[in-house]
Amino acid sequence: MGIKGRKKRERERLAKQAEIAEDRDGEEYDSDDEDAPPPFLVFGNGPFAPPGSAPKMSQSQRFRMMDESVLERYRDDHANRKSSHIKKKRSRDEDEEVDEESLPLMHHFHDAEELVKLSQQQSLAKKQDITGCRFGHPLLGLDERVVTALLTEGFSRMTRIQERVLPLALEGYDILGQAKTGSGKTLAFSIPILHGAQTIVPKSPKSCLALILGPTKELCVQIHQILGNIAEHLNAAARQERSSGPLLGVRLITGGTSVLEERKALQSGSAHIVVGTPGRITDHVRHCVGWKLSTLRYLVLDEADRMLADGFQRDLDYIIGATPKSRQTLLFSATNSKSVHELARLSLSKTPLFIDTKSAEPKFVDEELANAVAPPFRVLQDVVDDNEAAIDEDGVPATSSTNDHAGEDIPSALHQFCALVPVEDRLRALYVFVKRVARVAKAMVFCSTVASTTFHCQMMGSVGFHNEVLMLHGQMKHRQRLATFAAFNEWSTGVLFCTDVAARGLDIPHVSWILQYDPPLDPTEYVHRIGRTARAGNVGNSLIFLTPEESRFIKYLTNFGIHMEAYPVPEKLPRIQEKLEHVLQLDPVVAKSAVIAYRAHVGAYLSHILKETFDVHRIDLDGLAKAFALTSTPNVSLPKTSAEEKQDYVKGKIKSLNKRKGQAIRHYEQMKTKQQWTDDGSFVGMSRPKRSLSM
Ligand SMILES: Nc1ncnc2c1ncn2[C@@H]1O[C@H](COP(=O)(O)OP(=O)(O)OP(=O)(O)O)[C@@H](O)[C@H]1O
Repeated sequence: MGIKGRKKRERERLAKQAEIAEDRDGEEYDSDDEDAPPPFLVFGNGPFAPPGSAPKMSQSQRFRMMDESVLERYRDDHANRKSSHIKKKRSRDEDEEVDEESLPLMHHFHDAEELVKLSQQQSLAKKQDITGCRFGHPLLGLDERVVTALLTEGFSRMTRIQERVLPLALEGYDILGQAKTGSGKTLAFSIPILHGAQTIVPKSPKSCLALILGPTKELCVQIHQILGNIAEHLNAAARQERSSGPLLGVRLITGGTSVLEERKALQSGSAHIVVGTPGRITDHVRHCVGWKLSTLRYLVLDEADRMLADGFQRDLDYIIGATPKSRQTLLFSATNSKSVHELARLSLSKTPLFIDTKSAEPKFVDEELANAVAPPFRVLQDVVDDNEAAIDEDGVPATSSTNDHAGEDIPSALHQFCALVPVEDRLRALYVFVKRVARVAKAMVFCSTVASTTFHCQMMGSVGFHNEVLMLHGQMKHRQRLATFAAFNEWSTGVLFCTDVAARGLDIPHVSWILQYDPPLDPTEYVHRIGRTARAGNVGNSLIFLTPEESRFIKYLTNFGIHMEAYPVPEKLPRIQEKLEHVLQLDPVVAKSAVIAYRAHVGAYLSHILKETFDVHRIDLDGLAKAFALTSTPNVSLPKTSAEEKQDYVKGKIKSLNKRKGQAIRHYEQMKTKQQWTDDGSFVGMSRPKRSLSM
């Protein structure tokens, strides 16, 4: 197909998708939201190039166009099959329908009625959750302009963590804050900064007063957006009050954009609040002449443990070193881990307080540290020591019962399920999930690798969910990542395939399902992944797929207070394996992705920290190949088991002994003196061995 043909097809598809979008608007459970923007288009002209942009095709578009033509070929291919094939297919389709009708999965994937009930529950839960003081409470002493701006943004009352943090943060304490996912931590650290800015900016209009660090671009974009929106109201009010004077500037620094542009903005002094990722900020601290952190008043480290786990320790050390000791530091995370406490010890200076929503009152960080027995998160040395060393009688890695806090960080309106799916059925089970959820709800599917994310998104796109799936991972280009994130935010239904890059802090509206298709690395990551739903008092569901061989991970999570209901796995999944395999035959791009994802899956398994639970030697590799729609099992080199290693050692020893024995015999044969006798039997002497003979 030529480029013109593609463009024509693209235009047709655009029109079709616009129709679908209209239909979908009617189906939304939040249907009274008339202002809701139409769902983004995924492929072709999808989020990577919003509608109306230049027709130039990006690589991803081309790929998706190819997908479209692949689908067409796929359809033609099926249409041209002999009648017997068609009959067979029909009966198979009927089977499929019957199977799916009887799927218990359906019971959990909401239908329209359920969704109405759900939204009622949601508003009730929300009311119960946000019942704190008003932001305008006189005892809080929050700047009135900030209160008004918050009200304009729709925030009138505080959440529990805000109620606890704000009075102390406004007094200038250093704070280590911890609260459930989606409980409003972003405003808890943003409001003190906005309050302080009201007096600091007019006095020092050219200085940077706050630096907020987050682990991912998406999280920084989100924080920047929240602060930016409130700052806009503040600036509008300031313009009305006085005709001149400095306005509050909030600047995003995350890489992927022009360094020079960023430098100019920082040097101009108009960036009073800077939000960024540690890598890029370090770069500017080092090289941006004229931008100094010596005037900094507030330093915020959001999801600090993730920043440490991602290898930003040195950057963080450097940035903290460049800030003045007099700064106020606010450190936040949804999970309470040892690495956060370590960072707290290093970065918090002024009488640091530990504030969470469980304790009766704030504690001093040192006191909290003394009580904290580190859960085995992230710091690999600890993981090995704590997890693998302590195995209970069922062979499940155990934890100290005083430590297992992770479960307490889960919102109560979040329903957690676990499904045991045999390895060879995983892809079909995923298909069922996507089919049931993609057009009625919003879901995120977490995969452990970029390759797995890519393959599963491509595969689901190829089997009919072109308009319902998106992917997000760290190897995408900056622009693509941000566009995808923005698009999924806008969607009312659909599925986002993602890596753990989307696990932290992201506040994507209306996500009602989280599927952990690949297992998380540890309970912390589990909690953060599922925390993308049931936010701010809403209800949500999470589901994790495990194979029966991995089932003791459930018990392991139980040790951390994470309890899941068993998810009824359908006895018969739709018979679509052949259809899935056919996609690979027709589309070399997906076929290549499948092999890469298969190998990456084995690699992820190999590097999983719970080696006993995720034992690479227990994987049924042929079954796993089926889970990637592969008809033959790709080669992978696995490390040897200890038994195999022992066997190899013994074999090697025997081999080398035999070799040496052979050499000795040969040597003896060559060197031995031979007696020589005459025919009549008389001895005539000894022959000497020839020196030239080699041994
Ligand atoms: N006072 C409030 N009133 C109403 N809604 C609020 C309030 N504070 C926060 N929210 C809403 O709650 C949601 C979650 O907030 P936020 O993203 O800050 O949570 P979080 O605790 O940082 O989550 P995570 O741990 O996942 O990063 C957002 O949609 C936000 O708009």
